[in-house]
Amino acid sequence: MEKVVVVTGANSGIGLALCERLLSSDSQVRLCLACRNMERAEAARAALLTSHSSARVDLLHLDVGSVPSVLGAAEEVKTRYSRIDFLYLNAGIMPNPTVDIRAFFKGLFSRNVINMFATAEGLLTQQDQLNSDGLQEVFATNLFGHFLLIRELEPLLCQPGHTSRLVWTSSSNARRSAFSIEDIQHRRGKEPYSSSKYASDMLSLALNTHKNKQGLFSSVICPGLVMTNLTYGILPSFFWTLIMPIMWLIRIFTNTFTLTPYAGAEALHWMFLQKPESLDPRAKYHSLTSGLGTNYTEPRIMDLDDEMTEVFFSKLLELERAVRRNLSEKTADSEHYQQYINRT
Ligand SMILES: NC(=O)C1=CN([C@@H]2O[C@H](COP(=O)(O)OP(=O)(O)OC[C@H]3O[C@@H](n4cnc5c(N)ncnc54)[C@H](OP(=O)(O)O)[C@@H]3O)[C@@H](O)[C@H]2O)C=CC1
Ligand SMILES: CC(C)CCC[C@@H](C)[C@H]1CC[C@H]2C3=CC[C@H]4[C@H](C)C(=O)CC[C@]4(C)[C@H]3CC[C@]12C
Repeated sequence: MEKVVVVTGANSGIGLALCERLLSSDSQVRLCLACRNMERAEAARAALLTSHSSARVDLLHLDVGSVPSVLGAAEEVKTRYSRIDFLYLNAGIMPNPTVDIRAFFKGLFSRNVINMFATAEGLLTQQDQLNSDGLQEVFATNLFGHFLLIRELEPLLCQPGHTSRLVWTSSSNARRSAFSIEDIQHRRGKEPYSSSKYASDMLSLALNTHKNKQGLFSSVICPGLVMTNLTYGILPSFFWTLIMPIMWLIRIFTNTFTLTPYAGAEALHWMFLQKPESLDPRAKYHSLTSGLGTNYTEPRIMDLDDEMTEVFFSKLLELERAVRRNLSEKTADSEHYQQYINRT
């Protein structure tokens, strides 16, 4: 039977590598590439069809960082498909990153060096901004847009007698100390990326608590450190060229340096092959690469607090109501405006 797989942020990096791997391993897959830039989406589709000429690859316009776009895309999905088997919540951004060079060199000569390379703890900050919906951009893109998409697609995701799966591309950079339940959008801090990824870990757990009975299962993965547009954006390109041999050397000593999008997509692809009942809702599944270059997936228990997770879930539902109210007021305003224009 055909398996409908929707992937957000599918036009490059880990998302595109996942699509390639899914098509190579299962001829029943019907892919839907959900992307904000249709030119790049077309290019990704063309690349996939070059190696899999008979594959079914659909495109969907989705800017996950914009509420109206998410609502429009969800409507489109509901007209196209009767159910969704897998929804990969993969699109993500890390805008205006800064590396703390002093902390890097300090960490380099400390016992924490492996952990520093694996998680970038204490190394990275970002500058966030408000988007057109009045939300913090990183929170809106990495988390809230995906949450709204899930909420909108519940009729396709929660069907009697059928199991649907959500897979979040989280990160080992997700840290509880970067997240504040009083400031879920991370308006005041300097680590919006880490905060948004920790938020996705909590949301996945909450979705399992609330939706497993309806046949919806959620998992989180970390792709490891992968060289993609996101990572290339962190340092000037000449710098990456300089340190690239060192990165490949480090790969021998730490299994979290997956480096290629193919290897980074390991856990995402592995998820596709697992029965949901066999997965631990409190674990993050890591793509890892051994010194000899073998890719594998390993679970690690996440640092989650049940009470905070539930409060966070309620806050998201509250924010969803506020955002919808705001949107309908805006629509009503523009209707009044249109009526006024028509009268004059
Ligand atoms: N690379 C790494 O080392 C790691 C990456 N990750 C996560 O992996 C995921 C994929 O990133 P990666 O492949 O590395 O980087 P890429 O930048 O290659 O991929 C990110 C994808 O997300 C898309 N995207 C960004 N913003 C939006 C938006 N508003 N609406 C729709 N799509 C959007 C991008 O589209 P466009 O081309 O239009 O920008 C792109 O297709 C992210 O969630 C990232 O946080 C996690 C841990 C490590
Ligand atoms: C100052 C230079 C000499 C060297 C700087 C190296 C850093 C730019 C990188 C070292 C560790 C890297 C990262 C680790 C974890 C990744 C995480 C899992 C993720 O989600 C996104 C990318 C990472 C934060 C990544 C980014 C580059 C490093 C900080």
